[in-house]
Amino acid sequence: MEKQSRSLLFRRYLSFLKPYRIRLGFIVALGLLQFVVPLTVPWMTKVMIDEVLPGKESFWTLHKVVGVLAGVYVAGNLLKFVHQVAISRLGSRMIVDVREQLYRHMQSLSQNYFESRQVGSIVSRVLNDVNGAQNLVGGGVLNLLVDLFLVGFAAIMLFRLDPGLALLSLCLLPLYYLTFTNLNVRIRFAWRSVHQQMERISGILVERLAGMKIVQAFNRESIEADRFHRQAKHHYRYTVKAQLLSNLLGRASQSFQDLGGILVWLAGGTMVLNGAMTLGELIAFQAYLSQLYGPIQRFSEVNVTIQNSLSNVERIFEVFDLQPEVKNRENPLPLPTCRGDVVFENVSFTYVSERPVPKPKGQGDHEIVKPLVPLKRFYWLPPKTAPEPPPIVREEREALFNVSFEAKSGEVIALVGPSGAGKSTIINFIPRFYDPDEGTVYLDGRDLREYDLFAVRSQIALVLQDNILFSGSVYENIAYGNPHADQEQVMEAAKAAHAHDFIMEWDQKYDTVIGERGVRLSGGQKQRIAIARALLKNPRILILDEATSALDAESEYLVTKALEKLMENRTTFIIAHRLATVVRADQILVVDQGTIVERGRHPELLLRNGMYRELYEKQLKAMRPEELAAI
Ligand SMILES: Nc1ncnc2c1ncn2[C@@H]1O[C@H](COP(=O)(O)OP(=O)(O)OP(=O)(O)O)[C@@H](O)[C@H]1O
Repeated sequence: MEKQSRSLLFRRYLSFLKPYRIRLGFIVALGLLQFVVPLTVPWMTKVMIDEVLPGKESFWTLHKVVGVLAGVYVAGNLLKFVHQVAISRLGSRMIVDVREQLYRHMQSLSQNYFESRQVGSIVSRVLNDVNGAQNLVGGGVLNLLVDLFLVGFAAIMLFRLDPGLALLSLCLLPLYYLTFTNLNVRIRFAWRSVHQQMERISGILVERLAGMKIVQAFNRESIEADRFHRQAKHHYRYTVKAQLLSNLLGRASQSFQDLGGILVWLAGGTMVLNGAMTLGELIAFQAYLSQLYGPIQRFSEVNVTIQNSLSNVERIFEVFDLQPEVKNRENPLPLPTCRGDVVFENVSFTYVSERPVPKPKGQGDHEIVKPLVPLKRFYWLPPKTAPEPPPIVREEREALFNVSFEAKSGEVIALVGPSGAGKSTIINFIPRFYDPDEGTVYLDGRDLREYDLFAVRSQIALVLQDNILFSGSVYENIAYGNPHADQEQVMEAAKAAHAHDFIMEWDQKYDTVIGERGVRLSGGQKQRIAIARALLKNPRILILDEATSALDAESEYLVTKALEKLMENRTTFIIAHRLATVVRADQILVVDQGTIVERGRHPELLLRNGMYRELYEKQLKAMRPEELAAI
C-alpha cells in the first residue's frame, strides 16, 4: 500500500461523507450553537459577582440574570441531545456505505487475493475494522471542528480580560504539544497491534470452526483452546497497553490544565489583592481558561478514538487500494451470443503470491503479532507516514508453459494427468479467474480479454469438486444459477439433474433449508444440486471438475446421467477422474508438469504407449466390474 499521512487517510475516509454534506453542515451548526450558548455563562457570572450581588442592581435584575442562565442551560441540553442523535445517525449511515463499497470492491478482486488470505482475516476487515472506523464520525470527532471555534473564542476573551495573564496561562501549551505528540504516536502503534492481533484470531478461528470435524477427529480440542487462549491473551495485553497510554495522555492534559489554573490563581489573585483586577474578572478568566483547556482535554480523550479508528481506517484502505488483476479493458465487447469455440495459443503462466516473510523456526509465533513500536524515541513533529509494512516475500511458481489446443463448439475436452500437473490452472483461464502471462485464450475467434468480463462469465457454468452450496433453501441454491428463472424452470433443472426425487422426499421439499456449505446433504446430493444450478444457467461453456470417485455406485450412476444431460450441446471441459467420461471425450489432453504431453481420442492415445496408457491401465486395475462393463 502506498504510504499515507494521517491527514490524507482522514480526508479519504471523510470523503465518504460527501453525499451527506447538508446533514454534516446541520451537525456542525448545531455543534457551534451547543458550545457557543454556554460561553455566555462566565460573562454572566462576572455580571452577577461584580454588579448584581454587590447590590448595584435591583432584585428584578437578579431574577432576569438567573432566568437567562436557566434558559441557557435548558437550551444547551436540548441542543446536545439533537446534536448527538444527528451524529450517531450520520455515523451509522456512513458505515453502511463503507461496508457496502468494501464488499463490492472485495468481490471485484482476483482469485489470488482470496487464495492468499484466511477467510477470517477478510471477514475481520469487513466487520471489525469497519465498525471501529465508525467511531471516527460518531465518537465526538466532529465536535473537534466546533472545539476549534471554542478555543479561538475563549482565547480572544482571555486576551480581552487581561493580555499578560493570558500569555502566562498559555505558556504551558508547547510542553503539552510535545507530550501529546509523543504519547499519541505510541497510542496509534498500540492500537495497530490490537487490530492486527484481532485479525490473526479471527483468521484461525474461522478456519478451525469450519474444520471442526478434523479438530475433533484428531483430538486437538485442548491444543486449539490453548492456542486461542494465547492469542486472546496477547490481544488483551495490547489492548491494556493502548488503554494505559491513552489514559496517561488524558491525565497529562488534565495536569497541564490544573497547572494553568494554579498559575492564574497565583498571578490573578495577586492582581485582585493589588486592585489591578476585579474578583469577577478573575473568576470569568478562570472560566474562560477552562473553556480553552476543555477542548484540549476533550481532544486528548477523543484522540483515543481517533487513533484507534484511524488504524482501522488504514486497514480498510489497504483493501480499497488493491486493484483487481483481472478487469475489463476500456470499451469491452458485448457477448450477446456465444458459439463456444475456445482456443489456447501458447499460454504460459506463473502463480505469484506475496506473503509476509515467515519467521525462522523457534523465533516467534505466526499466530501472535509482534508489538509494534515507533521508529524513533522522540518526535518534535507528528510523524507523517504509516509504519513500514512487514517484509514480504514474493513466491513464484511456474505452472503452465506454451499450452495450445482448440476446442470446437459442442466438443467435450477431457484433461487428465497427475496431481499438480496444471489441469485446474488451464480451466481457470476460461472464466478469467486469471489472465495468461504469455499467449492468448480466444473465444469465438477473439481474445477473451476483449470481451466484457461479466458477459463472458454469464456464458460459463462451473461444477466443481467441492461444490459449495450456500445457506438457504434448496430452491434458492438452484435458482442461484439464474435469478430470473421461475419455479417451473427450477424444477425442470432439478429433474434433469436427478435431484427432484430426493428433494420431494423431504418434508419441506424445495423449501428445505440446507446448512452452510450444504452440510446436511450427502456428496451425491450436493453434486446433483450443483448440476441443477449449472443447468439452470444454460451456459454455452461448461467446466466440470468431476469428482464422482467418492460416490457410491447408485449416486455415481445418477450423477453421470445428470452430467450427460448437462453436457449436451455445450463446449465442455472436464478434469476427468472417471474413465467412462474420458473414453467418450472428443479430445483428451494429457497434462504433465504444466504442458500438454499427449493429445487425441481414446483409441489413438492407447496405441501410443505413453503416459495416457499408463494412467488408463492404473485406473483399469482399480475398477469395479460394473464400471468396466459401462466402458
Ligand atoms: N493459487 C496458487 N498459488 C500458487 N501455486 C499454485 C496455486 N494454485 C496451484 N498452484 C500450483 O500450480 C501447479 C498446478 O496446480 P493445478 O491445481 O493446476 O494442478 P492440477 O493438475 O489441477 O492438480 P489436481 O489434479 O491435484 O487438482 C501446482 O504445482 C500447484 O501447487
